[in-house]
Amino acid sequence: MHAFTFESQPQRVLFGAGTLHKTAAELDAMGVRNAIVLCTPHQRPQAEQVAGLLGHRAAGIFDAAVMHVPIETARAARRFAAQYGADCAVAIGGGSTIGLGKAIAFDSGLPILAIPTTYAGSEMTPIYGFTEDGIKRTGRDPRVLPRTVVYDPLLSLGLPVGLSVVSGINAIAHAAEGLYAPNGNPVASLLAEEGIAALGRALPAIRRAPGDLQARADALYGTWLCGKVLGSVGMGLHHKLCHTLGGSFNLPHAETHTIVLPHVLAYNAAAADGAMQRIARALGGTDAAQAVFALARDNGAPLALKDIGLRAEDLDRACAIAVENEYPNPRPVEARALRQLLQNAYDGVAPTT
Ligand SMILES: NC(=O)c1ccc[n+]([C@@H]2O[C@H](COP(=O)([O-])OP(=O)(O)OC[C@H]3O[C@@H](n4cnc5c(N)ncnc54)[C@H](O)[C@@H]3O)[C@@H](O)[C@H]2O)c1
Ligand SMILES: O=C(O)CCC(=O)CC(=O)O
Repeated sequence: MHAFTFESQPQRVLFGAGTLHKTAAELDAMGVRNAIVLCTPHQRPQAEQVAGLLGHRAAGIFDAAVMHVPIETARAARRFAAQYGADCAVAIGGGSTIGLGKAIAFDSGLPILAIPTTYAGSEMTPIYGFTEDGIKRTGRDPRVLPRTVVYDPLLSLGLPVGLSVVSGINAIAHAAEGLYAPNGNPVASLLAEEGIAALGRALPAIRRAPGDLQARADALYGTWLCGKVLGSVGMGLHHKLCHTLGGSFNLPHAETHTIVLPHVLAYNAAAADGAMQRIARALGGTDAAQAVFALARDNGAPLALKDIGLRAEDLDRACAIAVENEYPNPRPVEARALRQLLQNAYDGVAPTT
């Protein structure tokens, strides 16, 4: 075993059906008196339910979270928090809402209590992202790591099947890249393999029966583990490519991850054999890229970037933006090969090495 560093990140996690009802007690334990509740416009009813449970601890609801955290939305949320004298941000929703909480915390150090309702995994990471002037920038800061996370599978029962599948594959991407990250370690790899396996079981079960509470719990458990991997080790070509496609072309986040991941795994296959074997094993397959592609295809996910809003004329610019900055990846990022990868993802063909 090679030498490695493992850093524990302080978080309190409540897991299980009905744990939402413990949120007020959690805020009391944190000494919070004046929390704002964050959500998307679509999830306003869930935010109102949370505010009701918080009673006098809830100062107001900010319901304008959107994907990729545009800097203007981040500024509006920061003003809202200051105006209400908030001492905590309670984020109920997916990565967009938790990302908005992070935008406030990054600026003010406000603690976050996250109540995830998708499988994006942002609640487990000290990673933030903002989009400004068409470019998405990400970074790490311990201040944005949610202090407490409430995983209540009852809240994801209403997550549509299509979104559940792509969101779960977004989580799998975190673990997959963690398995070949240069700062990876045996502990993160254990979490990654277990997380991928849990999601690999849960997503087909959710597709068969969206109201299957056990499958929803499995998916959240997998999300937790995969998110933890992203939060503790690095990311590579796959995440950077998805940030380019999301931030500069406004493609939907989880769908983009789902389409791109098999192609990046094929690109990296020869340079990260051990990681590929673990991904394939977790999904019960023999080839990592094909197993992820099959998970998406067999569960009705989109397979082609052209079907989620990318235009053929965007491919060259996407490739140019993605090669602009250097980032760790097991196989060097080379423009011509990357352009072919993007073409394959655009067309929706099966991944090729
Ligand atoms: N910083 C990180 O570590 C990290 C990790 C993963 C994703 N992200 C970010 O998160 C964002 C994407 O998050 P996402 O994929 O979770 O999507 P999202 O948060 O945008 O949610 C997608 C849609 O689903 C709705 N929704 C969420 N939960 C629901 C539920 N249970 N029932 C019904 N509708 C529900 C939302 O209101 C929204 O309209 C991106 O901006 C991405 O960059 C960040
Ligand atoms: O937008 C962010 O907050 C960063 C997103 C991230 O690193 C994980 C992902 O792309 O799913």
